[in-house]
Amino acid sequence: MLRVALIGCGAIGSSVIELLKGDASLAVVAVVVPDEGLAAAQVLLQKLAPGVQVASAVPASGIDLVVETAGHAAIEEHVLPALRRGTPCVVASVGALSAQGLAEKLEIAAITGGTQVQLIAGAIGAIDALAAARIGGLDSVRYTGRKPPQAWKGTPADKGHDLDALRGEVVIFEGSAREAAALYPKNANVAATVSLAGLGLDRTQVRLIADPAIDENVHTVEAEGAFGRFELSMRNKPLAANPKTSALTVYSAVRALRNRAAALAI
Ligand SMILES: NC(=O)C1=CN([C@@H]2O[C@H](COP(=O)(O)OP(=O)(O)OC[C@H]3O[C@@H](n4cnc5c(N)ncnc54)[C@H](O)[C@@H]3O)[C@@H](O)[C@H]2O)C=CC1
Ligand SMILES: O=C([O-])CC(=O)C(=O)O
Repeated sequence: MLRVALIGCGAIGSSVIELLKGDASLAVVAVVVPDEGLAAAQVLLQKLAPGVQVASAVPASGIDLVVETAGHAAIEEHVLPALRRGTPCVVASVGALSAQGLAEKLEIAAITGGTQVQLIAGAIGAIDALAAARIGGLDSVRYTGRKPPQAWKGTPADKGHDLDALRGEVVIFEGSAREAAALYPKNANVAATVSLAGLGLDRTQVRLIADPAIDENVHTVEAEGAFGRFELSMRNKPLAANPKTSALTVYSAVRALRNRAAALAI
């Protein structure tokens, strides 16, 4: 039985706990939230998973696997120390790697601890195909993220647009994956994931769109290279608890955790 520490207990984290209930090979034994969130997390977990330890840091012992579902800041704060101690980590906030030097820090921490950090595909598919295609050489990779206006609330898109009054689609960002992930840390993790699997953070072209005509999070990837070309379009259902986040991200995290425990992984 793998003992899991979950960082973050919001829309993704609480759904992960629900899905892992009763799992014979994995158990969430600790949940890590910021100091100011401890009381609320304790109340939530009393209902959701009584007996789970709530803490403001990953326990230094008794943890076999860490999964981050918290946000960019949690990588420096919790993932790096866990890796240095030798605990393998699964990361959802892939956009954090848009910060200069953070990918290298993660690698060094994992090497120091003799372990591995896994970046999950999250809300996007075909990361396997893209990462394989990169080996033959990629010419261009374009990612478009299209979400309903409410998903862009609390982001820089608020400044230039009245999101409640949009009548048609608006391109709120066009640029590199690195800029997208830094400017939209809760909405452009997929942009970072696509770029890290493909052409890199600076050469991957990204467009982010607020579209009042949709109620799904629509992700499109167009890639071309020596392998040929593909176009992927995903229409993801958002989580009720957070319209920015697709439900698939939860399933992707659970898949990654189950694969860690499974004798046959897919
Ligand atoms: N790879 C992907 O496809 C996707 C990745 N994400 C990432 O997952 C993150 C979480 O998403 P949701 O659960 O929807 O957000 P949420 O806002 O519902 O929950 C975040 C949780 O993390 C906790 N938290 C925040 N900062 C923390 C820190 N420094 N240390 C420990 N806990 C912390 C909060 O208290 C809260 O419990 C997003 O911020 C985003 O970075 C989200 C969607 C897709
Ligand atoms: O969940 C999604 O649809 C994608 C998302 O928020 C992100 O890329 O950060």
